[in-house]
Amino acid sequence: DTGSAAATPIDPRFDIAYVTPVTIGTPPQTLQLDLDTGSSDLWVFSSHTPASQVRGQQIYSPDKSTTSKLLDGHTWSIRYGDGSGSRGNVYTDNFAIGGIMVETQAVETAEEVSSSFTTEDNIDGLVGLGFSTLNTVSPEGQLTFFDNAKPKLDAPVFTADLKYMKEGTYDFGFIDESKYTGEITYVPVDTDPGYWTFTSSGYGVGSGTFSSSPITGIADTGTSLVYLPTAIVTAYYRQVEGATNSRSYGGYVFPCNSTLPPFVFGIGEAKFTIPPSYMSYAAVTDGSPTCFGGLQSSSGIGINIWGDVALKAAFVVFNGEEPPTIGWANK
Ligand SMILES: Cc1c(C=O)c(-c2nnc3c4c(C[n+]5cc6c(C)n(C)c(C)c6c(Cl)n5)n(C)c(C)c4cnn23)c(C)n1C
Repeated sequence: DTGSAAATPIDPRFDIAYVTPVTIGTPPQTLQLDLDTGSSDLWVFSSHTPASQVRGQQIYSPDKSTTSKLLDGHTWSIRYGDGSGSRGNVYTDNFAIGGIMVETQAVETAEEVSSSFTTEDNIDGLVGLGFSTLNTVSPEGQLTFFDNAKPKLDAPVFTADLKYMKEGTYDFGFIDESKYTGEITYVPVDTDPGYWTFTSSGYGVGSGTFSSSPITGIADTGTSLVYLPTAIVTAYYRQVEGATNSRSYGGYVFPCNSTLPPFVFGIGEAKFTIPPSYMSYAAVTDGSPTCFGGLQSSSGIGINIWGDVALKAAFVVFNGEEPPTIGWANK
């Protein structure tokens, strides 16, 4: 099998996150989920989510599906890097993305979601596409959609073609040569503890010299920005007039009319350029002359994260062969 599905930015003004239509159950219930390579739980707003915590999201009602089965005694609870979280029970049911159907997918129904999920009415849940070792279901961990779908895919891969303020695509089971230029550069993936962890070959700021220093981090479609070591981040914002590391805004900000340099990162011998438009992430509040940077420091996080700001500058292949690798191509 092969399949394709849209990755649509949830906000027309700036790329906070991307959602993809999925179908769950019989008859199929359609929800818009955030495909997240930085986690491995597939959870949804559901008929079990308290009404006070639901604000416009689509919900999955297992009781309306003839193929749903409660996974008795199983629960899940997850906390994300931005402090948001959710928890609940587990069903298995038919689940499809882009026509790729998995009959007994573990679908985690939310009994509780944190406030940032309630306020984000464009996201009905997440599809974790990290490695199944990260799945939080207890007492038995469950497989991700990709792990379940892999045996029926023409090739054990999925690709991300995220775009700047435009609809992109996730493809499953094939590599669409029309979506990239030049060659795909593959690098090894360390699956411990369960992220798509790889090592970039270095970085450059604007037309400055390229620094060939290895940067180990995760490819995370579920994170909006790029989080790198402070030395790299300060080297970047040193080139931005009026940039400061704002305690109140929680990161590097600068006057929205400042000229930003592009940010270059290396994968093997290949170079990828994040254009200035992606690096000026968003006004700190609507209409403010102060903008929040798309590149922030990872010092408080513990890992480096190549989020959407970097991923949308490339065509990315998540290769699930043994051993897994990740491929990057320009587009
Ligand atoms: C260590 C880490 C992260 C690791 O991942 C991270 C982060 N960055 N985007 C997201 C996340 C998103 C994407 N996302 C980002 C958003 C931003 C920046 N804003 C203002 C809104 C309203 C957002 C929404 Cl609804 N959604 N989602 C849906 C989830 C569950 C996330 C969890 N963490 N997260 C941050 C901010 N930090 C510090």
